[in-house]
Amino acid sequence: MTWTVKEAYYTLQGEGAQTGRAAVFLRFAGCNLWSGLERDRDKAVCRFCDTDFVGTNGVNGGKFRAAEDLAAHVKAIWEAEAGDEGPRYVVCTGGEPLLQLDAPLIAALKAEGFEIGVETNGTIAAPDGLDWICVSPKANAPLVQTSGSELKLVYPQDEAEAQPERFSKLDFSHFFLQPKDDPDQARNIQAATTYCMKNPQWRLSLQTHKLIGLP
Ligand SMILES: C[S@@+](CC[C@H](N)C(=O)[O-])C[C@H]1O[C@@H](n2cnc3c(N)ncnc32)[C@H](O)[C@@H]1O
Ligand SMILES: Nc1nc2[nH]cc(C(=O)O)c2c(=O)[nH]1
Ligand code: SF4
Ligand SMILES: [Mg+2]
Repeated sequence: MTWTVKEAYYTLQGEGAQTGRAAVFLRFAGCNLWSGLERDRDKAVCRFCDTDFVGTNGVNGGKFRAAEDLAAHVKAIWEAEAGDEGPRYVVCTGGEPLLQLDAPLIAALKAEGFEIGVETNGTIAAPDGLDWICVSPKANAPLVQTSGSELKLVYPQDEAEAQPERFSKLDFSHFFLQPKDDPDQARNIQAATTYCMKNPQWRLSLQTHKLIGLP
């Protein structure tokens, strides 16, 4: 297995129940719901993506042929900013991280002392050994991973199958609506706010890193 990493950097988790927690974001290249090329966006399954996950040209990006090498890379990024302080936390994202995050890499990250979080679209079953699973379902994509720590739904999505009611009985500890960042963002925030106030099981997840200029 070769792991293809778009970028990796130290920041604060901006979304969901772990908002504000320091973490290394490990962004894998590639996704199963969009090529990542703008010319393909209109015909992709997932069309609202806010992320460039193509290639290896981001900060600390590259190809890694050994799990231990990638784990050492993540550890070096942590230690450059936080030294020996912990708890060490890595958030695996992308792109779709579950295309690449496997048992050897999980073991190697754990051996470096990391808690491991993942941000996934839920179309691929999560491997064992993860400490935090955030599932963000997408309309027109199969939902395979139906349990986890938090379900974070980008809102609104027009399709009937992507309404919050479809997910509210699933086996998650936290339920979030995250306003879609697009040209209608102000309206999307209002709609998500209204929904959460009418349906208190759901909480609002703002993308706080974008508010304060963090990556
Ligand atoms: C870029 S995705 C990568 C992880 C995975 N592919 C997924 O979709 O969950 C990270 C998070 O950003 C969310 N997201 C993507 N585009 C967004 C947008 N335009 N507005 C709000 N959230 C967005 C996703 O739903 C997901 O929760
Ligand atoms: N700070 C920060 N928090 C995030 N939470 C989820 C993100 C993602 O793109 O997966 C993200 C991100 O890109 N940056
Ligand atoms: S599934 Fe995630 S990474 Fe893939 S296109 Fe959608 S938001 Fe972006
Ligand atoms: Mg992001």
